[in-house]
Amino acid sequence: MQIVILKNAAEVAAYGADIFTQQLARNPGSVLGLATGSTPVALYQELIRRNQAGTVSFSKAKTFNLDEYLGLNGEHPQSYRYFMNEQLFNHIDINKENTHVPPGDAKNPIEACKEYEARISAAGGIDVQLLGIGRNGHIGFNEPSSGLTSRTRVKTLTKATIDDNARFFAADEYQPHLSITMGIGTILDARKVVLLATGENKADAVHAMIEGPLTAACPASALQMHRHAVIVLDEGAASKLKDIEFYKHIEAENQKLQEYLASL
Ligand SMILES: N[C@@H]1[C@@H](O)[C@H](O)[C@@H](COP(=O)(O)O)O[C@@H]1O
Repeated sequence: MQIVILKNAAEVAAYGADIFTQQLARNPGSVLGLATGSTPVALYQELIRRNQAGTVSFSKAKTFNLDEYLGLNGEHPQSYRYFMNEQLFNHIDINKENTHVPPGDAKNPIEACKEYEARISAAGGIDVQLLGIGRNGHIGFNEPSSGLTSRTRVKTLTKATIDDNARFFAADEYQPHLSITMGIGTILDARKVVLLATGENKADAVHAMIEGPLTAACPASALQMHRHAVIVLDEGAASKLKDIEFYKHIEAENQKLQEYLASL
């Protein structure tokens, strides 16, 4: 795992935006894995700004989102399809037909999960997958106890996740308890994974993900098995890491190595 510790959420967003900008510069037809939640919003705003300034283009890109609430269609304001349109797709030069979010209104959700996997494969797999982390260590909607090699499937949400996400729903509004989510195995298949976490309320989950054992009790710990996982944290999210000075030292050495390689 590459662990990058930055001062604040704005720096985390800019760092994440740089990764996507560089990926699209290298390959304009990249397949991007995207995420919802409040954490990636600042990154999306930065990508919109860069797209409108002409420094990055999504015109040939394809996207696959991690997850969706089961029971909400894309017009529902709390659906993740709606979120992605509002927060990113409506403001950039992407062809909406190239954007994919699991269908929350699928008649047969089990078949829809298989189709989603098939679409990812047909696109050639995901080049860069963006992730947030839940306070209980979930990635996508892979809640604790999720199989570490799981594929896209229907998952039941924990009470903790339902409570955490209740802030997005009105008091009398129906809040789904089920989701369709890429599996942990699906996520691990991405060629690169970038997880962003900001704020002290993520510090326990971040500690478990990086310094705890590989365990289904903390689904994000599966990233310990990934060949190219970049964990981008602000000081708050990093505050419970035991070896924080070592991680900062490694990153400084890594920077020097990159500068040397660029000078060759
Ligand atoms: N399914 C999403 C996750 O993909 C996201 O990482 C998590 C954290 O969200 P936030 O960034 O708002 O803390 O929330 C939801 O449960």
